[in-house]
Amino acid sequence: MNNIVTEMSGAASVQNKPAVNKAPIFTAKNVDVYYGAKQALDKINLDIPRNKVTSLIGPSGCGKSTFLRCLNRMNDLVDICRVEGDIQLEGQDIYAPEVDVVALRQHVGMVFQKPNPFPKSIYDNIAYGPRIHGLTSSKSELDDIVEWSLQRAGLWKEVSDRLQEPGTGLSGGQQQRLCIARAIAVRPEVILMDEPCSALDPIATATIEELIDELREKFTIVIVTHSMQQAARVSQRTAFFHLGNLVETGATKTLFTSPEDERTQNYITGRIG
Ligand SMILES: Nc1ncnc2c1ncn2[C@@H]1O[C@H](COP(=O)(O)OP(=O)(O)OP(=O)(O)O)[C@@H](O)[C@H]1O
Repeated sequence: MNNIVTEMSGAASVQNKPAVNKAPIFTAKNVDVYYGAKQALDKINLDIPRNKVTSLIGPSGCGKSTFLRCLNRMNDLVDICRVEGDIQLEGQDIYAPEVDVVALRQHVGMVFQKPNPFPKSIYDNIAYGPRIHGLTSSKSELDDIVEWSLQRAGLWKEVSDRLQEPGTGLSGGQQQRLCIARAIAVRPEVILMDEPCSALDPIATATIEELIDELREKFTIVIVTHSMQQAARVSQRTAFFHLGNLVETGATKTLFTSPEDERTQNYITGRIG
């Protein structure tokens, strides 16, 4: 990986990725998170495998989003939030004081629950990140990134003839794909998705789920979802959280068919949550 301590070119990092690298992209060890005096996560140990989709599931308030937000230091934006323990991205401590958080968030992008396009044109929504990170040196390179990102997000055909129109004029599902295109435009290695389909109808949800499956060829995805069906459809690994604890993690199929812990069993059969 390019160094998150210094300036880097994300474009190279994806293209130069070795064909097979079995080491986890993220390792989290003994992660505790507090909001003021209240502890939200307790000694979380979780590896995130690369080029796979990992789902974080569990009842409301169990800490899924809190853990997700630890992975690109979004919790830094919450004054009362304190993160302890060790989280490494490609072997680098992302909480080390010398880490450039802007560079970290280029490597670890995020897609939110509600589509949140900038009040700008479709083109500028995508071009914004590459411009501020200095990833291109010419207009034609920027045009290529915009097209590549929209292609990968499965939106190009629908918007190629109206790139100068506002992103906010698209449908909800299209807006979410625009946000995914915006996230991948800066060539992150990891994309964090916090309930990306919860504001979408079933057809738009199915489109995003197909997209997630395609994206894992190039990116690692961590998704928080309330839907066990969605976790089963899109992810290869699943982690089950309960009351701030990571109860169980494993291959999605195994976790849903033969969970080891009674709390997981109760959750997947609808007895808790
Ligand atoms: N900004 C905040 N300030 C104070 N407490 C917070 C904050 N964000 C989350 N919490 C608390 O931390 C705990 C975990 O919340 P979190 O949002 O991570 O859970 P979650 O599993 O993602 O829930 P949900 O599925 O409802 O989104 C909850 O008790 C919540 O109230």
